[in-house]
Amino acid sequence: MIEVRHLSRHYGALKAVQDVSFSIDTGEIVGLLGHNGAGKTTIMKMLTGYLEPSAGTITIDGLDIAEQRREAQRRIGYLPENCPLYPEMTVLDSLDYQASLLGLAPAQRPAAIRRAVERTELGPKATAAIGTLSRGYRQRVGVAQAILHEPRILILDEPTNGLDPAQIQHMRALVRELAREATLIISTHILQEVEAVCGRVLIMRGGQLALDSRLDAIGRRPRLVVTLDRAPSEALPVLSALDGIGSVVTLDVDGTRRRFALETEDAQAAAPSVARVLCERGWSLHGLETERQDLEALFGAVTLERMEATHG
Ligand SMILES: Nc1ncnc2c1ncn2[C@@H]1O[C@H](COP(=O)(O)OP(=O)(O)OP(=O)(O)O)[C@@H](O)[C@H]1O
Repeated sequence: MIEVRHLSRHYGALKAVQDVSFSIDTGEIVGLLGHNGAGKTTIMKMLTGYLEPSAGTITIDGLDIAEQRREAQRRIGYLPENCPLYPEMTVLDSLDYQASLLGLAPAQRPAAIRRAVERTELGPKATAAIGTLSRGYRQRVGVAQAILHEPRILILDEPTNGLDPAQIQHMRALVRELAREATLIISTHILQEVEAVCGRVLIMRGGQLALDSRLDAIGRRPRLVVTLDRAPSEALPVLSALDGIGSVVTLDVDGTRRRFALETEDAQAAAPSVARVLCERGWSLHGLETERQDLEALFGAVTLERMEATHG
């Protein structure tokens, strides 16, 4: 269980993280999503006890990271962004070195290393020098290092960054496998990453938490999208007055055409009557479709809000 309360971190005048609160239950896989510079890495460094917050608290299984840092850190495995590794070391030597840094007793190390190598499928490269490995394998070494002490919480910063499609597939499979035994937080700016492996998403925007939602709650309510050659001032009152339609928003403009999104309980069921009413008014219907309010749409909306807030 991770509890984050009113967490902030400033770098001089820059507010990298501002008043962020969330809690994560045991066994969850949570995606921390946001554009570059949104504050993801800063949050992860604070969660892992490597960076002190300017304000706020973090507890890991009830341990306050400020007061019981070492004990809290023992429960956490961390794959930093661009995980630093010694290129001249072999995979096994690197894991042995990390095991010593983690404080594993010498007698425990061989079994811990064997298990980490098995789980990350590094066996064929165990005696290879890290400098000779592909980026995909180097990331696996980073993950193996992070799981040596069998942490109950794993924090992975951009685990698929720079990997090719086959390596990405492998890393996602590995993440799912790791999630069977640990709570996972994965930072990424790739939407598909979150959709592929996470059950919940936290979207960061300019240092603030813009959205905290389960993925199955996103997309539960599809919208009906209507394309018309009418101005919003003319279309909005008519669309809003339609039976069974809640709020209506203007999405975008393409020449003289505009797309409007209609909130409704059942978009598919509402489509025929919406088409009929609009045709009866003599309006040309250039498009009528149901749109899943998926993560991409949501992320776009959150980003747009930020741009509107920034640019007035
Ligand atoms: N040590 C530092 N000193 C000054 N500013 C920093 C420092 N580390 C991060 N920042 C700034 O804080 C903000 C948040 O950075 P952070 O690395 O947490 O974002 P991020 O969401 O992880 O981005 P990315 O996806 O690019 O890694 C950025 O504006 C960044 O430039």
